[in-house]
Amino acid sequence: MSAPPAVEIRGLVKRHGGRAVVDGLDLTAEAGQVTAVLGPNGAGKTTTIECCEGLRVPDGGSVRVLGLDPQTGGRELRAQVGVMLQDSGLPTAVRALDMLRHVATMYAVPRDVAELAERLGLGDFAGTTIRRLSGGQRQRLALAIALVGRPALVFLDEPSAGMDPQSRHAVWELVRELRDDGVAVVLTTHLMDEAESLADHVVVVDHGRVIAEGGVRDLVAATADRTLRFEAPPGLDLSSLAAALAAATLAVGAPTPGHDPVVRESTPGEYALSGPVTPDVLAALTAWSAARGVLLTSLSVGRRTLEDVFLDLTGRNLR
Ligand SMILES: Nc1ncnc2c1ncn2[C@@H]1O[C@H](COP(=O)(O)OP(=O)(O)OP(=O)(O)O)[C@@H](O)[C@H]1O
Repeated sequence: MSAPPAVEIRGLVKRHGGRAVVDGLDLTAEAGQVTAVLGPNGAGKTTTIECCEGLRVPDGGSVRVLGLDPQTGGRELRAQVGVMLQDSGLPTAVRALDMLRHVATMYAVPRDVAELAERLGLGDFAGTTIRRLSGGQRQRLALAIALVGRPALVFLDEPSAGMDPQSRHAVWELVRELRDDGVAVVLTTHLMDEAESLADHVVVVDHGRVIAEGGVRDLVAATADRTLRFEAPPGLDLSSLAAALAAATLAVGAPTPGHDPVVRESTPGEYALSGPVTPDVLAALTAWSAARGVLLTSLSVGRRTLEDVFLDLTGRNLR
C-alpha cells in the first residue's frame, strides 16, 4: 500500500463568531513536494495550517497529518512535524544559538546545529538575545528551529518575509534540499516569486475555499500567455477603456467567447489587462489614452505570472 499523503484535508470548516473563515476546504500535500498555499489576507490560510498543527479544533471536515489526527497525534506528530510560525513565540531573553541547541536536544537524531546555523547565517547573531534580533534574523532562527529535528513534514508561514535577498536565497536553497530529501513542505506566502520558484503544487485559497490548484505552469498556462500592465493616473474609466479594447479585439476578427479584455486597477494608478494582448489592443489602449489626454507613465507586455492568475481569480492583489 502506498504511504498516505503527508497532509490530507477534506471539507474543513472553521467558524469564528458564526462566520465560516474556512468553508469546506480540501487540500493534499505529498512527501517530496513543496505545496504553496496562496491567498489574500484573511483567506483562511493560517487557520487551515493551525488546524493541521493541532492548534485549532475544526468545526467540520477531517484533517490527517502523516496519517494521524492532529488533535490526538500529540507526541508522535510533534517529533515528525516542523513548524515555523510568523510570530515565532520564542522566549525573548535567550540567546539565538542557545535556543537552537536547546531545541536540538529534544530530538533523537537532530541535524548538525553548527552546519544549520552556518547555512542560515545565524553566526552573525548567535550570541544575541532573541529580543534584540531583527525581523529577518528572527525568521531565520525560527526556520532553523523548525528544521533541526529532521521533520518529515514542515509548515512554513511566509518563510522569507522580511529577509534580505541573500538570506531569501539561502532559505529557498534549503527548502529545495528538503524537498529533494523527501520532506513534505507546506508553505504559505504572499510572495509570488517565492511560490513560482519553489512550489511543485499551488493551492489558491479565497474566502476559506480552494478556488484553483495545480502546478505553477498549469495555472499560468490555463489562461492567456501574456499580460499587459500600465501605470497612469488613478481612477480611469475602465468600462469605457474595456469597450475600446473589445472593439479592437473584434476588429481583428476571431474573438474567443468569454475572452474580452478585462482591465483592473490593482492598486491606485496601476492597471493590469487580462485577455488577448495583440498589437491592435496595444494601439487601442494608446489611442484611447491620447483621446482623453491621459499619459501612460509605464507600459509593459510580459509573460503571465502567478500574480496575474491570482488577480484574475480573485480580482485582488495578493497583499
Ligand atoms: N481567533 C479568531 N477569532 C475571530 N476571528 C478570527 C480568529 N482567527 C482568525 N480569524 C479571522 O479568520 C479569517 C481568516 O484568518 P486567517 O489568519 O486564517 O487568514 P490568512 O489567509 O492566514 O490571512 P493572512 O494572509 O493575513 O495571514 C480572518 O478574517 C480573521 O480575522
